[in-house]
Amino acid sequence: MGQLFLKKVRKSYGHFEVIKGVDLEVKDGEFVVFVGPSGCGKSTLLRMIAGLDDTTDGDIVIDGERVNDKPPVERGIAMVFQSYALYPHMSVFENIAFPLRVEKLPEEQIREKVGAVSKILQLDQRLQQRPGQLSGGQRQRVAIGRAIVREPKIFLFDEPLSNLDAALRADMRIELTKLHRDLAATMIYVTHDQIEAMTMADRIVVLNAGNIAQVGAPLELYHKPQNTFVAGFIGNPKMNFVPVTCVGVDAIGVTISYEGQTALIPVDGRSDLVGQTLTLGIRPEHTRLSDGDLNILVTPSVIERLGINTIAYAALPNGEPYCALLPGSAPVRAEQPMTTGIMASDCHLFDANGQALERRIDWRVLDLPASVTAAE
Ligand SMILES: Nc1ncnc2c1ncn2[C@@H]1O[C@H](COP(=O)(O)OP(=O)(O)OP(=O)(O)O)[C@@H](O)[C@H]1O
Repeated sequence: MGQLFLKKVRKSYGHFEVIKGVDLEVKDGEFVVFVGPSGCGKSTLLRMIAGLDDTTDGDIVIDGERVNDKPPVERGIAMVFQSYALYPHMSVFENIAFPLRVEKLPEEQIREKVGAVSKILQLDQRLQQRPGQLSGGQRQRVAIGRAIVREPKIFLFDEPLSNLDAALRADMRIELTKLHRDLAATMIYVTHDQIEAMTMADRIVVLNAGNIAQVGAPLELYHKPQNTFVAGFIGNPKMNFVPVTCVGVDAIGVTISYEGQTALIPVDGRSDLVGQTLTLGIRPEHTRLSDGDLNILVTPSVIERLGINTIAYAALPNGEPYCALLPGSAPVRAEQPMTTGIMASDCHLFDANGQALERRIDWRVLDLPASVTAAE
């Protein structure tokens, strides 16, 4: 078992409150990823779960037991750090075996367990080498091996791949996903990397200044962000925000006006919105050069051609950035006006407080091929 409850968890350094009352349940076997801007408290929360930082208030409960006062070794967790934290003078075998030696396990059991773990991580041919003789990816696998060998209830990862180059990161991401599937273990993972979060997580927790901004499946956050913070944080390039005026609300949706055009956005409205300035959210990948339900005229200042895509960076009349992700061969040039069409069904709409008006879409079926949807 590896179930975790955080109940109204708080952490202060002096008068500075870093974690401001977090409630979260992580189910047994779940892969949960913490994301958020630098300084929002991701590592602090992970270290509190590990017992490396104490908790100012609230309860940390692992498998039904409150562990606030338990030292890290008694919590049934293992943590993997960005820096690997290996012992340079010890062999790979001894590094992986280290926690078992601390537990004073018999030599035979140690050999058995290290052997099994090193096979899973494809380190069985390197057991006699020292960390200095390994690549970054191999070193990180040794660190993961040292965590696995303890058979913890919960694995905690603090940006474990951020020291690796892009290609190795991609390989390790796939290895970690397989490892999670094979071990069926509970994993909590902190990252800055959107791709890691979107591809590995069962659920993503988006943190903003010590509070949870939203918890949900990756595609739920992408298609139904609850506020402008999450909308702007999940997705790359980032969502565009366009100020619009609400001119009508009916059963079908909310009618907005922008620069003399109107469009009906299929979201749940409220009568008090009429006359207010709302924020229309449009992802760069939902812009195109043909006519849309709404057309936005901008002049890009920079064009990036990536081969598969072209990214045009522009600004709205209010000075806010506006970005279009277009096909690789898109006929756009820097300093030449372009009109981007957007479809109402792709749009997000946020009230004056930045809270999303509920979109009328089912995110679960949006990204499945028709045959899969029909079969369910
Ligand atoms: N020991 C400490 N004493 C005082 N303040 C601290 C301490 N550790 C962390 N903080 C502060 O707590 C806040 C959250 O830090 P934390 O490292 O958890 O953020 P993070 O989201 O993991 O950031 P990053 O993504 O940059 O690693 C920051 O403002 C940081 O300065």
